[in-house]
Formats: sequence, structure tokens, C-alpha cells
Amino acid sequence: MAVTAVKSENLEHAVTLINKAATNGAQLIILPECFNSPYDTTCFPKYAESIPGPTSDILAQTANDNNVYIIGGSIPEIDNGEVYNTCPVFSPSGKLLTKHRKMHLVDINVPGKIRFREADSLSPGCDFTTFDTPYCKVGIGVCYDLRFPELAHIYGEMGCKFLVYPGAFNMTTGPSHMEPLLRARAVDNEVYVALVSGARNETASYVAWGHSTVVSPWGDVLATTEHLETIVYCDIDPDFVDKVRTHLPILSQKRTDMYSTVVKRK
Ligand SMILES: NC(=O)CCC(=O)C(=O)O
Repeated sequence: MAVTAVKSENLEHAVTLINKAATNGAQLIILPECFNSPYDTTCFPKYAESIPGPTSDILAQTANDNNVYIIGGSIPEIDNGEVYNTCPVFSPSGKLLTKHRKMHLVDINVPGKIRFREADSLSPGCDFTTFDTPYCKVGIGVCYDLRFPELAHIYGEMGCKFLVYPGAFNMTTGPSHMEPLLRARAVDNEVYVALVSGARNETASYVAWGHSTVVSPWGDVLATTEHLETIVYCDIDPDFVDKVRTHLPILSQKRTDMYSTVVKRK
């Protein structure tokens, strides 16, 4: 999705795209990171709103109108004076099922290329976020969360078969890192993984890599795109997760007598 600086335009456009995807048969629809605001630390406090709030009300109504799950990308959320990068999730009846506040905030400095520090205006979330569908359990991260294998591993342990990351990789890291990270999380945990990015806008302060992609539990790229706006469609088969786990039972072969990934705070 191409995102502009005008929140109302972004919301209207998101609804149009969701309606189109639903008409074409999508049952679970994912928006990109920061779909109602530019991805810019100076914009986050200005665009921030509560959840529930105006943007989430529109997504709830759109989920209900189309009878689809919506993973609402992310929006700057304000709560108690703190601003979060938050992904709200809606059921087909328009209920706000859960929300994920980005747990790992971007703090990168590649000299001469990119310096970006979300903590300049955001606070990190401190919750694991999953929800159940009739198809499978789904785990949510937001973009930079993808870099941390522990989160994906914990979601796998919690029973998720599909991990979803609304995202916005950049022109420096995206070309080299995004697809390998998606494939690694998928193969490590034998789950489907999707990252949904905003379209590239060369005039934005942060230029997104784009390339929204879905990877299978076997590590294959099932669906992807370039950097312009489009809807990427993909069939997810939760039974295939079980098949891969039967053929390669690595999850039960971990040497948990020697190491483990421990949840310290829920
Ligand atoms: N929006 C983000 O979290 C950016 C992540 C990113 O570009 C990376 O390299 O990681």
C-alpha cells in the first residue's frame, strides 16, 4: 500500500484495498507497518491515536462489512502519554481481538546510509501477541521484531503456524536481509511467515524496500512482489505445517536438556 502524509486519504485507501482483496476471496487481510502515517519518528506523536480509536473503528467496520480477519498493519498508538508502534487485529465480526506493540524498536546506524532510532519517539511493547482463527493460531510481530529469532521461536512453542510481520524494511538492509530473515524464521520454526510492507516512496524521509513476501514452512517464497503498490495473495495450508514437522521433527529434537528459550515476562 502506498502511504501518504494525509491520514484520511490513507484510511480511505486502505478500505478500498481491503474491499478489493475480500472481493477476490481473501479471508485474512494484512496491511503494512505504519499505514495511516509516514514512517518517520517526528510523525509518530502527531499521528498517534488510541486503540480503540478512529482508525481502529474504521478497520473494525471494514472487517465486519467483508466478513474477514484484518491484521491492521501498524499505527502510532498513544496510551498514557507513551507512543507505541501497534498492530491491531480484528475478527470477521469486527471485534478488536488483540493488538501487538512492537517489542524490538529499530535502532540502526549504517554510516553514510541510514540512521533510524524509533526510541526517539516510541516506547517498546512488552507483550507476546497471538490470536486463534478457525485455520490456525497466528503470531504477530512488527518489522524489526523479525530480526529476533527468540520471538518467532516462542510463537512456535505457543502453537502458531503462521507468523505475520507488518513491516517497512529500508533500502540499505532490505535487499540483503529481508528475504533471508523471513526464510530463516520459517525454516527454524516450520511455520508460514509473511511480511507486508508499504510501497516505496522515493520522496519520503524513510524509503521502504517494499517486496511484501510470504514464505512456506519449507522455506520457499510462495508469493512476493516488487516495490510498487499491489495486493499479494497467497494460500496458507496449516496441514502443510504438520507435514513438514513430521518429515523433519526438529522441534522435538531440540536439546532442551542443554539449552532453552525462556519467557521471562508475559
Ligand atoms: N520498520 C522497521 O522495523 C525497519 C527494520 C529494518 O529495516 C531492518 O533492517 O531491520
